[in-house]
Formats: sequence, C-alpha cells, structure tokens
Amino acid sequence: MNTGVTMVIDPGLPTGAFTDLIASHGDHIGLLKFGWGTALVTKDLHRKIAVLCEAGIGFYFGGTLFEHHLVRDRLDDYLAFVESTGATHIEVSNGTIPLSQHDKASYVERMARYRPVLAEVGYKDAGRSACLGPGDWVGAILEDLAAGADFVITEARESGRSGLARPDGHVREDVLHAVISSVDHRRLLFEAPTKDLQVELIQALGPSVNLGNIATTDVLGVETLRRGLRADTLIQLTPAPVA
Ligand SMILES: O=C(O)[C@H](CS(=O)(=O)O)OP(=O)(O)O
Repeated sequence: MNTGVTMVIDPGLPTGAFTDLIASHGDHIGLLKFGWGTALVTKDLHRKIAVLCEAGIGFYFGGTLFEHHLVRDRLDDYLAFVESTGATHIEVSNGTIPLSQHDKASYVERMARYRPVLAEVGYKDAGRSACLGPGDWVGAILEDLAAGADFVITEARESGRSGLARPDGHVREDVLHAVISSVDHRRLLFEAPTKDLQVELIQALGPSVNLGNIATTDVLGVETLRRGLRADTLIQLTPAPVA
C-alpha cells in the first residue's frame, strides 16, 4: 500500500458529480484543491466542504486565490475566508503576480501562523519558468521550507506544460535531479496532471511520490500507476519472479 499524497484539483465540478467523486474515490484522495478562484463563484462551496469534512479530506484554495487577494492588498479578507470555510491548508505562491522569492518566503512564514502552508515554486508562464535553473529551484524550495512550509509544491499548472514540466509535457530532468539530490522528496508535492508526468515521477521516485493537480477523472488511474496495475509502471513496480 503506498502512502503518497494524491492532491486532486476541482475545476468547478457540479456538486452532484463532486459528491459522487468523493463517495467513490475519496479513499484515494489525500488533499483537495478548489482550483484558482472557483470557490468564490460556486454557490455550493459549503455543500462541497461538508462532503469533504464527512470524508475526512483536507482542502485548500488554489494559489491564484491567494495571489488575487495579495495583489489587491486584501490578505485579511483572504484569511477571514480561510477561517470561515475551515480550509485545512493555505497555498502561498507567486506564479502570476510580481512577488520575489524572498518576499514570498516571508508570506510563507506569516501564513504558517494560521494554517499549514503549501508553498509553491515555479511560474505559470512557461517562458518565465524556463529561466529558473536547477539551482534557483533548489534555493527557492529550501528557503520556503526554512520559512515554515509543510510542503513545497512544484508548479506544472493544470496543463502539465510549465514549471517543472517542459512545454512538451515531460519533466525537466536536470531540475528534478538537482531538487531530489538536495531535498527530501517527501516534503515535495509534484503537480502532475498528465499521465506522462505521473509515470515519470513514479519511475524516478517510486509509488509513494506525492502527486498533485490530479484531474477528478484520473484518481483511480493514478492509483493504478502507483500499484503497477497499468502497463506504464507494471514492470518497474512488479517484483522479479523468484527463479
Ligand atoms: O488553482 C490554482 O490557483 C492554479 C491552477 S493552474 O495552475 O492555473 O492550472 O494553480 P496553483 O498551482 O494552485 O497556483
């Protein structure tokens, strides 16, 4: 049995489908992220949260919502929203707004007074992310962890084509190698919304790697990859037969 976190992103499912998702596959969901600003648009947030609480699944809001409030100087409103919803974590990111790594780390420290923090490294824009070299990634991750982040999320977007992923959808091996050589990967949550990324990360780090931005339709698929029940990981994760 693997123990890796599977973080699922809700892009705004209708509430019936969301309830079904949690009833059928909740056992395989470690954390749920309400994607970007969807939590402010749905009229059903409280119903979805009740479903998650019943199932004992932690939840938080996309980094975009944090950045939306920060850039408008409304962080107190955001904290009040987090408090009123009972969100279990806060994501702190600088994927879109102009916020230096160092300043982001100071928000990690500040937000950690309220909730366990998931700090994100990497940018939404693929060009900006490509400018971050292996050393930049390692430095940013270590700074966020030192500032009090519980986990550091490596950006890959919902598309799997930015951040730690190349524009062709495959993982940036040089960055991954540098990161896992310097940081305990159990403190990392890798956004991996595509099968290519899921397979590459499971092959590199094993079935208990923490994976995020998993689509609501892919929860069981990811679990089969973790268990060697799909061709892509079947050989690697199956013990050799006894001779
Ligand atoms: O949910 C968010 O805010 C975004 C989703 S995406 O990157 O725009 O697809 O991700 P986050 O990594 O939480 O900033």
